[in-house]
Amino acid sequence: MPEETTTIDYVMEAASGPHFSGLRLDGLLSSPPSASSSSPASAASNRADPNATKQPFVIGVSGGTASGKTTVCDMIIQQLHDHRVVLVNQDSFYRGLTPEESERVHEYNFDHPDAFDTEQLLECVQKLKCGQSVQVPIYDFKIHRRSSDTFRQVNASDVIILEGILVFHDQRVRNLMNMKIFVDTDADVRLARRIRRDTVERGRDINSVLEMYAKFVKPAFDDFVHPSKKYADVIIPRGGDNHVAIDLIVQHIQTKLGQHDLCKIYPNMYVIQSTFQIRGMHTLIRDREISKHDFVFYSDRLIRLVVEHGLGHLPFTEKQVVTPTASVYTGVDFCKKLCGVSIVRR
Ligand SMILES: Nc1ncnc2c1ncn2[C@@H]1O[C@H](COP(=O)(O)OP(=O)(O)O)[C@@H](O)[C@H]1O
Ligand SMILES: Nc1ccn([C@@H]2O[C@H](COP(=O)(O)O)[C@@H](O)[C@H]2O)c(=O)n1
Repeated sequence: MPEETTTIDYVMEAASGPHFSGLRLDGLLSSPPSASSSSPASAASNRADPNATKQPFVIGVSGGTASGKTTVCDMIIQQLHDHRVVLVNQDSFYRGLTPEESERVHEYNFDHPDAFDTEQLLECVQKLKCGQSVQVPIYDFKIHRRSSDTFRQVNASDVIILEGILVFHDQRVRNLMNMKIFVDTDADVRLARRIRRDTVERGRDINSVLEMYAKFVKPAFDDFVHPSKKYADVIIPRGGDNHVAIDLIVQHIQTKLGQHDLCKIYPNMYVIQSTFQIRGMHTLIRDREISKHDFVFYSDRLIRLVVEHGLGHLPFTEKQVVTPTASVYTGVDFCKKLCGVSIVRR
């Protein structure tokens, strides 16, 4: 077999093993929705069951307007960079307005549950849960309308985050979630942020923001958003400022994703800490457009990283050396009679 093919096989094998971005979690992500997901029985079912079908972990993130939902989601996504995570915004499913509604847009209540096409949202999350890709509409807050011809393609993932003011309102949507988070930020802080955001990013003037807030946003918060807080598994006070809460949530998600379970099954397994550089190289070698030269180059770099990490786990003995400045340095030396075996699978 030509040497090049051997390298490719080896890299692909390494990439589908425990190395992060190629981590195969088949059978580990089948936890049922949150009503039972924290029970010992479901914890047991999260362990490697070869017959279980892989299902993404669905997280709902709700809270009042400008509470920091998107910010919290971004922080969770950043910390889960070892996994495939997608964010779906409920805002994308705002209904289009009729010509009459458009003419009197200031009288339209965008904070009422009926403002959303919940059937379409439901279908979208159900498909993602089954591992299918979906086309998510793109909503423009400036013109109160979806783009008619462009969509965002959202692919199957390990984690789906569904974010929006009313994602806990409909029971069918709630039932799809494995974990529900409510971002709880004081109303005055939210109003201040909303004024700034809507004037800077959404093309509004202060008067219209305040008018809309008093007429629709606050009443709808009291009638629909706040009552849905009771469905939350976790409430995060102060949103994105609450790093402790976000760390704990990420830890929980990682446990549910089975990373720790893998280490329990193979106690001597060491999982290399992923970085964006490593993830970038994994992306490159998976790209069908990559040149042969680059494939070999980045594969070799990844292999080298594995070998270097492996060397760090070999047995050593203490060794003292004398430096050129005649001081004694106490270091280590690899044990004698070590034998490295490179296993190549065809
Ligand atoms: N902890 C924070 N401190 C300061 N500004 C924040 C904080 N969290 C969010 N913001 C700002 O407030 C606005 C709304 O935040 P965002 O996360 O988009 O809220 P939501 O998704 O709930 O509407 C944004 O302009 C964001 O930059
Ligand atoms: N055309 C629209 C549609 C919705 N809104 C407001 O957006 C808020 C929800 O988005 P957040 O990012 O704040 O969660 C909601 O309170 C609507 O009032 C809008 O201003 N214009």
